[in-house]
Amino acid sequence: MIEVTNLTKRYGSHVAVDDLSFTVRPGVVTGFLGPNGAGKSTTMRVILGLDRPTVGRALVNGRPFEEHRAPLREIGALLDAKGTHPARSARDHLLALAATTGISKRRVAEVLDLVGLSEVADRRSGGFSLGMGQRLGIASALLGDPHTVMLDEPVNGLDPEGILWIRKLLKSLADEGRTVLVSSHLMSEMALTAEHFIIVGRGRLIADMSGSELTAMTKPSSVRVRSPHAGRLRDLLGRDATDIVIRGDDLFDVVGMDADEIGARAWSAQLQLQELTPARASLEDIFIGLTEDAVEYHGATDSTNNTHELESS
Ligand SMILES: Nc1ncnc2c1ncn2[C@@H]1O[C@H](COP(=O)(O)OP(=O)(O)OP(=O)(O)O)[C@@H](O)[C@H]1O
Repeated sequence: MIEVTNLTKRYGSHVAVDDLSFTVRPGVVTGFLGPNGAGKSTTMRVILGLDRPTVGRALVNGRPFEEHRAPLREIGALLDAKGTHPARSARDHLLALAATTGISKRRVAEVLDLVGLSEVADRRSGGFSLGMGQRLGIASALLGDPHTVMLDEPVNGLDPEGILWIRKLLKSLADEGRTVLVSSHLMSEMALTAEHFIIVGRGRLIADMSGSELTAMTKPSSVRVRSPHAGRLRDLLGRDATDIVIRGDDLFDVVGMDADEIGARAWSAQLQLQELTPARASLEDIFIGLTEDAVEYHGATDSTNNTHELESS
């Protein structure tokens, strides 16, 4: 379990984390979400005792990180995948880490196997691809068989196979009853990976809820209608629908009437339909809506295209 209470972190006059409180519970993958610069890494560094809070505190399994006698057995973390010595092999890197914390050589072989690096374990890690580096970072995090696992942007730069692998690994760790906190600014990826979400923007808490609670927050869904008789259909439906939004000559969205009802009315009026599609806000749309005002730097893309990433500068 991770408990963050009234955490504030200032760098000079800049407030990176602003009175943030949340609890990460075992058994589910918790996504830590927010645009670039929202304060996720800073919060994670405080949790790991790498940064001191200005105000507030962070506890790992009931205690500050530095008060644990064997911290690697409490929490395993991946903050910077490039944190290994490039001349060292993956195996030597893990053996050195294991030696300083009383972890067996057998466990090193186990985690190499778990992350799929056994075959390249004796190569210099400096020659590793980004994905292999991420796997090694995750192996280091899991070395102490910790009850709590915290990964900062683990899917950054990974190919689809690597992303799928991390997604499955996180789910299996949570299914074993571990506490799993994973940060990302890739909203679409988190929607697929996590069940619970802590969303931050400009250092502040925006939401702390499950995926279903987030979905329940959405506005009434609309139904997209395409018809060669769009004008007549709009007149017909407009009397009872909450709203009708024209999208094109033959295309419009209906709010406040479900697809069955629209279909039935079009049928009785003998008006042909070419499309009838209920639209529901995706988790990704909800994330983007919630964090819109907290994005420090907007890129040239907008949230209506398929760029599933909040842009920074
Ligand atoms: N050591 C530091 N000194 C000064 N400012 C910092 C420092 N570390 C972080 N910041 C600032 O604090 C804010 C939060 O940064 P942080 O890296 O925690 O955000 P993040 O949510 O992890 O972003 P990203 O997704 O880009 O990693 C940013 O505005 C950042 O510029």
